[in-house]
Amino acid sequence: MTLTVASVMPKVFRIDDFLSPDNSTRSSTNTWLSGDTSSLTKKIYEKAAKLTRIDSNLFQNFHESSGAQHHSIAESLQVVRYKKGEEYTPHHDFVSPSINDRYQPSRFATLLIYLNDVEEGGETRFPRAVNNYNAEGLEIQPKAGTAVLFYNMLEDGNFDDLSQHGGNKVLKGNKWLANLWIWDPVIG
Ligand SMILES: O=C(O)CCC(=O)C(=O)O
Ligand SMILES: [Fe+2]
Repeated sequence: MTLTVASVMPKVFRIDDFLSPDNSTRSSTNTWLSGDTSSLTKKIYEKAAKLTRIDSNLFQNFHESSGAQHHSIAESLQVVRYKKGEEYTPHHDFVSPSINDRYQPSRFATLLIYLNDVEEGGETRFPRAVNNYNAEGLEIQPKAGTAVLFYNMLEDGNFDDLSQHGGNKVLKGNKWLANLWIWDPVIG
């Protein structure tokens, strides 16, 4: 796996070869959805642990049911499909923890895995990303097998406002992706 820095503020990385071509063709996506869930998801969780250098034991004990359940530091994979004309307006992935929980756990990082090539549109956009050259934000083109890793929290434990992102409107074709949300490896 090769990690490319896409942005420093917020911290966004692109991994072009996250899934091998075999797993990232459209027919494999269909296979996955029709029930081959456990072997592929297992592999994705293992790769996520390797990529983030977080102990893979912390990713275990996930169960198969869908929905955003917090059962280890990793949530269940959320598979998303956008049809032509659909989008996800800019938002943050972190969730505000209960004020009564002194550990204030939240979504620490997001691993987003593109499952197909989008014919037109559907870029993942970070409108607040800044760099030396412009203030136009960052856009990442969806490509089958490519993953994007970004951090919703800063090193000091505060939320990173610059991690705001969204999915541009799909102009042609469909867009499939999987979200893997990773919680703080220390406090959960
Ligand atoms: O569609 C995208 O590229 C981003 C998806 C996203 O941000 C989310 O599902 O939370
Ligand atoms: Fe998001």
